[in-house]
Amino acid sequence: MASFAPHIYHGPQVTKEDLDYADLAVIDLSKACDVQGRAELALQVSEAMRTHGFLYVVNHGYTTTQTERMFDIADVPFSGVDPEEKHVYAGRMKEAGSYQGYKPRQYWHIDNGVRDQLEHYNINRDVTKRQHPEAVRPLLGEIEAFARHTHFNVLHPILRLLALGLELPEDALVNFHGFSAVGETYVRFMKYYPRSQDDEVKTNNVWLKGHTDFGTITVLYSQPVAALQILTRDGKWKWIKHIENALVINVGDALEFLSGGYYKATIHRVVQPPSDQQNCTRLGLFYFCMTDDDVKLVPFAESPVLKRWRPLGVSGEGEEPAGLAARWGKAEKRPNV
Ligand SMILES: O=C(O)CCC(=O)C(=O)O
Ligand SMILES: [Fe+2]
Repeated sequence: MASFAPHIYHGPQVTKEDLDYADLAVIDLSKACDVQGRAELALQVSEAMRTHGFLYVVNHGYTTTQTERMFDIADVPFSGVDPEEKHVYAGRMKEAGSYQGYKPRQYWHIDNGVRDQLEHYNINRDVTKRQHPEAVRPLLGEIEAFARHTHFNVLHPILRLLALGLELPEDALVNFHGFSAVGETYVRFMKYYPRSQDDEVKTNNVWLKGHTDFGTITVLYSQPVAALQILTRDGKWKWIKHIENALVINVGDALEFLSGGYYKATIHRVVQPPSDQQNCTRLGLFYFCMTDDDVKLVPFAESPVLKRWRPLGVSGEGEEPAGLAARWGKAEKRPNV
């Protein structure tokens, strides 16, 4: 059996460059434990998700050491598995739309004949759904615990705050995101590799094109290499700043549908890091959240907030066919921005 010698993840140094950062709200999730705290946080979350569509979460219950351990684990599918074995566990995103297994490097076209230089390894939160490379197998228990933590201690609390922001019963969105239900919510490990100067020029330094995520929310564990940018409402690209042991959470298309456009899926992209980080690989740790497969992606017509917001009607009827969540998740959606 493959062994995995634990080491503490020493990510690259935080950039010293003075970048134009987005000014995002920081949500202290430890305050969500009582009704009063949740009411206050719901106002902040709602405001953040209507303006930037992105926010930070701190005090989510994982220690820095636990997060570092997960970054160590996140690197294993890339540095601990040889190319032949990666091929065996390749995902079939384009054919089946399934986000499980490897997305190999150079899978997507970026611009002017240049292809991407990033790998994913995607694992459904039910880690037994597929087989995994030998080096990953001893880590599945920890990966599942990580999925559970993010699901119950991050996703569900945030969904409660988003539901409160619509003046809905607290569990209105939680009920659409069962951990054991049939659905696509998954863990993603991601690794970006530095590119040639020629590729940088031909793509105008874009590593991953502007897009919105297709799920309800995406949870990104903050890491030190600056490269993620969001497109603000006034049309400017702003950088996301690294905050140690924080999470960056954003709205995806499915939540935009469910809220009738009240919460906005924000376009974001990944670009070449600043000069003091340009030789670094960039490791990502994510939890991509979708509704259960049987959820109909129609707006909550009963939300008093939506009624007031759009008095002429968020009808909630006949707008999206049943099961769209499942099929939507199978579309490869990377608009050209
Ligand atoms: O690597 C990042 O920071 C963001 C990646 C991303 O937007 C995605 O995988 O959808
Ligand atoms: Fe994204």
